[in-house]
Amino acid sequence: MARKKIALIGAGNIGGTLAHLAALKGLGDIVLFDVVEGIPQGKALDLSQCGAVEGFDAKITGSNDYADIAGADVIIVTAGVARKPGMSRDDLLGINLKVMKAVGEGIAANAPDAFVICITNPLDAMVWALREFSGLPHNKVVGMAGVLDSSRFNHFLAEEFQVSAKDVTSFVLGGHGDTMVPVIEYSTVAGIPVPDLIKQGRSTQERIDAIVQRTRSGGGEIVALLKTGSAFYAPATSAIAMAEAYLGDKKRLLPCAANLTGQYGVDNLYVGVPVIIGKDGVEQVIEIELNEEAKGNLQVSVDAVKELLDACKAIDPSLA
Ligand SMILES: NC(=O)C1=CN([C@@H]2O[C@H](COP(=O)(O)OP(=O)(O)OC[C@H]3O[C@@H](n4cnc5c(N)ncnc54)[C@H](O)[C@@H]3O)[C@@H](O)[C@H]2O)C=CC1
Ligand SMILES: O=C([O-])CC(=O)C(=O)O
Repeated sequence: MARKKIALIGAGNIGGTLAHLAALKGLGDIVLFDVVEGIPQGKALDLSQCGAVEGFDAKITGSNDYADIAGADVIIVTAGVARKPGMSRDDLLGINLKVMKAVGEGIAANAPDAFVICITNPLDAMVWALREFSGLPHNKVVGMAGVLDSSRFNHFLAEEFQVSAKDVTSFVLGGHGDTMVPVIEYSTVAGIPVPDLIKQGRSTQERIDAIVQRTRSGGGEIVALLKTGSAFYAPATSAIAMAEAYLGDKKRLLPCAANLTGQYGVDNLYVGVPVIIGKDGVEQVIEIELNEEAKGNLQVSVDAVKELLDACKAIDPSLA
């Protein structure tokens, strides 16, 4: 059987980490693409030289030519710019929208059958725009944010309850911004709902509320520490989990930015919801019962994403 091909558009911090993880996990041969000459080639050579130590034999190449992504099974897009302290993700919209146009056209022309995972921020607007520019089916274009945000929430909850993060599950829904919606009612430690753990006196509502807030500003906390860019290890790990779900037809139920067609009362917009990922890409959007507070919070988040889509349409009328 032919090896799978993984194309990474953007060979920066996340792109390089994605390539490393994909090679270590044996997902397939890897093409790192970037507009900057030398960066993808240099990273590809460096990563290839891990193979003899790690025992992997993936072919890793760097390129500045979209023709080299031809036939890719999975494409992960991180092309664009990351924020610096003092900026919001939304401040990246103007510059990254132009990047999404180039990337969408490159994918459409060279790898229209790929499963495309977008990471570039502001995520919900960029994945929507990338889908529009590429013209690929909606089920084959998905955004990564919820896996990362839930993983952050799980990490903080694991610290709070002093348990392994492996035993914590949660859903963070909505847009990947300050309005994201960590849902406490669906957060558990080995199946025990967090509200029950609060009742047992293992934490307090105030402490959990502070964790929700820390999760919401989890990206900004790292930006403030790094000063030169944003998080990249956990974002890369999260996207690789989504790629593995597709390549292995795993039917994983993950929170991802998916196109909604009426679910949650939302139409024609990408936002974070639980989805099943398998060989057909986003195979199902799962609707979960939300209490009134979570419903209201999700609506606020959806409205924030809508505003970003309007901003995209104002910048590029071809999207209107
Ligand atoms: N969705 C999420 O949860 C997360 C999203 N992000 C976002 O991911 C993006 C990438 O982050 P990093 O890898 O840290 O940034 P980075 O700056 O290290 O890498 C971005 C790369 O994109 C390249 N690039 C720029 N324009 C391009 C184009 N037209 N075509 C191809 N490549 C192009 C740059 O040369 C650079 O190598 C940012 O927008 C960041 O905000 C970051 C973390 C989490
Ligand atoms: O905060 C940022 O700019 C990067 C990001 O989306 C995250 O780490 O969640």
